[in-house]
Amino acid sequence: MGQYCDAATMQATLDGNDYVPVIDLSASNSSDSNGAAGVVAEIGDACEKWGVFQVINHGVPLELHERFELAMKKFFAQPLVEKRKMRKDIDPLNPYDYGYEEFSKKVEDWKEVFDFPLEKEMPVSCDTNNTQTREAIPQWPEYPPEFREACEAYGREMEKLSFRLLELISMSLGLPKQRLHGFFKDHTSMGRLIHCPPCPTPQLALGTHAHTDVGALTILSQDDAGGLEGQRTIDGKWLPVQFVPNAYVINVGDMLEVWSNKKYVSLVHRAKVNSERERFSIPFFFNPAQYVTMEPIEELTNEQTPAKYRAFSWGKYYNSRKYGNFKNPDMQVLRLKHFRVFD
Ligand SMILES: O=C(O)CCC(=O)C(=O)O
Ligand SMILES: [Fe+2]
Repeated sequence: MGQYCDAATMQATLDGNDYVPVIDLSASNSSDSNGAAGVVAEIGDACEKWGVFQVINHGVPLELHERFELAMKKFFAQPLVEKRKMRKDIDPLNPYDYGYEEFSKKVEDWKEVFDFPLEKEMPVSCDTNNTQTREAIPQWPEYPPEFREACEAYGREMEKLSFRLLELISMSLGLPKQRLHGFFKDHTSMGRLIHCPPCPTPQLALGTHAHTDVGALTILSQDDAGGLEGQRTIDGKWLPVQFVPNAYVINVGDMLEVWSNKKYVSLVHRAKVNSERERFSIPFFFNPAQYVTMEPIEELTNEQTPAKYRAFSWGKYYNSRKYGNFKNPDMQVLRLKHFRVFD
């Protein structure tokens, strides 16, 4: 994940209160229950006030991460003609290949992406009302030869870390450790490799336009080119997510907002580009099973705090966000506000 560079040094001039919280996960493993309780409290605080935090000592082996990053860079360094062989729009139902991804924001981002699956099932249709699934048949590039294995190994580490974070987050909401696990039995998670080439007019473009992530949480690895920014929950202030070596950035996603009955709010975030250098970013989206019905967790609602969302289908929500893009302008893109209960 590289060393500090100018972008990070610039970020270091931020007011200390504007640093995205960095949480050391090693204490959550310890037999010392005070250590674990401390981590749970830090995570709860960060989810509530920020919607984003970074984790260090997360248990993902550094060599595995570095091997994966190298394979990604080799893939993106190929001529466009090679990468285009993997294009998404050859098969609109195959969500796991090379393309440029705007993910329902209906604008183009300054980037190229490669999506890789962890999910075993995928939608059978672009029709939002059809939430049936079929077995996912991912496409993998031939070059570099280690690419597939590196992505799969990384995906498995991300899955492990996601479940660990899910437990800590459940506890931070006062729920049993495994209360949210059932929603992820056949989870539809995926990884995304992002490459933003240097941009001649960075003031006119974004690597990723402002959006929230649809799933439960996102684990993102950014490089030292920086550029990632989040809108802090507590005051709506846009802040850079400072680069921390060997850390992962964790975003609260839409589904956590619903389950927590809006105690935690999905993070609005974006990424800037710059004219001097390329940037790489690797989000991993931890998504529930396609058939899950989304609604606030019963134990977190009562007469004083009634449910803030009506029940809806995750599969339908996901399909609309995945396929309601700028090539499908007539397709309705579902947002959380469509399910909000206003009093
Ligand atoms: O470009 C980035 O670093 C942000 C990526 C992102 O937020 C996403 O793909 O959902
Ligand atoms: Fe995102």
